[in-house]
Amino acid sequence: MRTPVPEVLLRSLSKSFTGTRGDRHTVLHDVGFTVADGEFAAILGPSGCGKSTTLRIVAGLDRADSGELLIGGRDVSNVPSAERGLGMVFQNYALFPHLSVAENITFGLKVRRVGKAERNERLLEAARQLQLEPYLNRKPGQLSGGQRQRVALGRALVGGSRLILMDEPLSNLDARLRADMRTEIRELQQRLGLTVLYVTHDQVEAMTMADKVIVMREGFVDQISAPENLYAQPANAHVARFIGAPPMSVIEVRRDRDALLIGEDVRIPADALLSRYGHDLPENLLLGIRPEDLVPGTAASADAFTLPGALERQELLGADRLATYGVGGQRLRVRVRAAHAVPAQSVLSASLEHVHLFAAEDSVRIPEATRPILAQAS
Ligand SMILES: Nc1ncnc2c1ncn2[C@@H]1O[C@H](COP(=O)(O)OP(=O)(O)OP(=O)(O)O)[C@@H](O)[C@H]1O
Repeated sequence: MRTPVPEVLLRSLSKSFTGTRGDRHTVLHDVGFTVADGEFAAILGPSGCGKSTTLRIVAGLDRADSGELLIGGRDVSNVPSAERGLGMVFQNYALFPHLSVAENITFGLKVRRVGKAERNERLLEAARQLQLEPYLNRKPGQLSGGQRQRVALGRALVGGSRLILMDEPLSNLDARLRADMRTEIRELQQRLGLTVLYVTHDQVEAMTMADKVIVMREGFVDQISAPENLYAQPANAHVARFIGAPPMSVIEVRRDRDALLIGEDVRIPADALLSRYGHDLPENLLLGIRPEDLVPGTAASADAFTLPGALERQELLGADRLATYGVGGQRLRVRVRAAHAVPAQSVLSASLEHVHLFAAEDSVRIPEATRPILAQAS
């Protein structure tokens, strides 16, 4: 069977800008990923990591210094933006305030000299899909933020493109509306079979909407993965510290034979944990546990990793309580139900499968051996 051609393919894209003092700084290093036909892919990362630059290159608003960019299997590096067959939605909507909703939606069609009858037909189709029919004669200033957002989407859809690029489209909306629009955009994407490349710094948006998340940091791609896997198996400690609310606690530990040392004084027997890995574990490690995977008290199961903690503070997050415990001068967070009291001094336990190890040197995740070493020996 032939593998389908990805709708969007980026390979080894690099980009640098010249600074005010004439110095070059590289903002994209070897960026590569694909977006399949009908897939919702989110580029996620902190401010300045290169998300918008990547999107602008795909859109044709900017050019990469090197690398390949294919849309629908065709090299589009030299194809102008308007001929790339894509629609765009930006944070500030870029609506014309003096034009009506209908005129805003059909503006691009008019520029492209699409006839009036066809313009109307496409307008009504987009308005129906986005439930904008009652507002077609209003001006953008007479609409709510969510409605304006839908007009911007309508303008992207009306051109007939099935590939839509979105750059932080929800960041101007309040929290409640943002949550509604997340669902709305995802439903629309699925209903119309759109291919979406979506830029956001908000992990909740990426995790709830996307089929695939591309995590970026300082111009590099850290991980490309389905949301569940990003959460369960972060590729490095940076992703681990970025994903989750609150994110994974990551502490520095040193391996000493069958034990782990935390700070100067804390020595934790860890043979059960370490036996899950090969014998060539580095000495300096980062150990990560998600707050929701760590509980105060000794776990009922023998299959657990335990360490002593001293309560430093706690906060109530509505349904849950978030406690910070100190161990060997570092901090681990514990998330329990609000009704749960957290003791001042406690053993903290996590099941072994929820303990993540990364190499301290490069932060990269250390994979577990396929089976525990002890089991392999038998
Ligand atoms: N035209 C430009 N000239 C010089 N530097 C630029 C230009 N455009 C972007 N940069 C720099 O490139 C880096 C990446 O910017 P980019 O806008 O892609 O980041 P981002 O991840 O989208 O951030 P944000 O979420 O804040 O929009 C930043 O350091 C930015 O200052």
